[in-house]
Amino acid sequence: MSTILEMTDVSKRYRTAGGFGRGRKGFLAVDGVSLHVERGEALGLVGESGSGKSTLARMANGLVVPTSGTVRTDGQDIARLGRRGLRRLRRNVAMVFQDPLASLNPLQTVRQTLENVFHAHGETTSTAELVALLESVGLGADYLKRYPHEASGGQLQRVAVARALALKPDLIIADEPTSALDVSVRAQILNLLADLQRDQGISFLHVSHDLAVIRLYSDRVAVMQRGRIVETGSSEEIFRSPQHPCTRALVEATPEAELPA
Ligand SMILES: Nc1ncnc2c1ncn2[C@@H]1O[C@H](COP(=O)(O)OP(=O)(O)OP(=O)(O)O)[C@@H](O)[C@H]1O
Repeated sequence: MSTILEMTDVSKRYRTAGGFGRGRKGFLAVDGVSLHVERGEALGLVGESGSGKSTLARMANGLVVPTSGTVRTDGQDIARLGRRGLRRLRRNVAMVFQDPLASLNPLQTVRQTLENVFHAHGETTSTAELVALLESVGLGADYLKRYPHEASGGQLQRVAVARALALKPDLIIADEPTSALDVSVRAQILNLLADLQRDQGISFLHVSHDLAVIRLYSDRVAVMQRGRIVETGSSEEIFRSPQHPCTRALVEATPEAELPA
């Protein structure tokens, strides 16, 4: 296996003034974190609200610039990438966000949304390719002409996943991809992501505050608390013998029915 994402001693200090815990030096949202994701692996990042998960995930694809530390994708330091390198990064590392309605342009049809991804990278596409893309996320060709308000939350999240898949990324960063969805469709989206990992060999960094979701879906789990990773292990280990009090609290907060037998 080769390493697709490697973050070494990465920190992020937000320079905002005022507010609890925010002194003149700003607020340290991520504090010296190191993690790696191997090719074909799904790493789950779990932790309470405000622990720095989204900040860390956004540093992994250059949306947030670290205050210190190094982020490498496929062995390349993203701080040293030129314009072409950054383009390649955007192709290789795609994101799926929490709220599909907010992440899709309400004035564009699904066809336009998908075509834009290709055009942004100087590529053309065909209807057959777009239909195949939709089919890979379980949607029919008729969705091409729909606007976001003409689809359900689960269907829109499938469109967002199709958009992420368009350029055949090596890594998808999914930041709470199911928390805005009805419970009934959450499992469908998680199964879709698991299928993509298995069938297409895509790596995932999957962020969630919900350990039950992470467990269903990740090979390894990293637990964050107050900007630091306090425990890592296989999903199995984390559930069977959580070591850190924060991990134990997360396991205890997981409903019995969702724990492994
Ligand atoms: N742009 C920003 N400017 C200032 N502070 C920020 C910014 N973004 C996040 N923060 C703060 O950094 C901390 C970590 O936020 P982050 O969103 O990374 O955590 P999280 O674990 O993803 O939380 P949640 O699960 O609630 O989304 C929080 O205290 C948050 O208020």
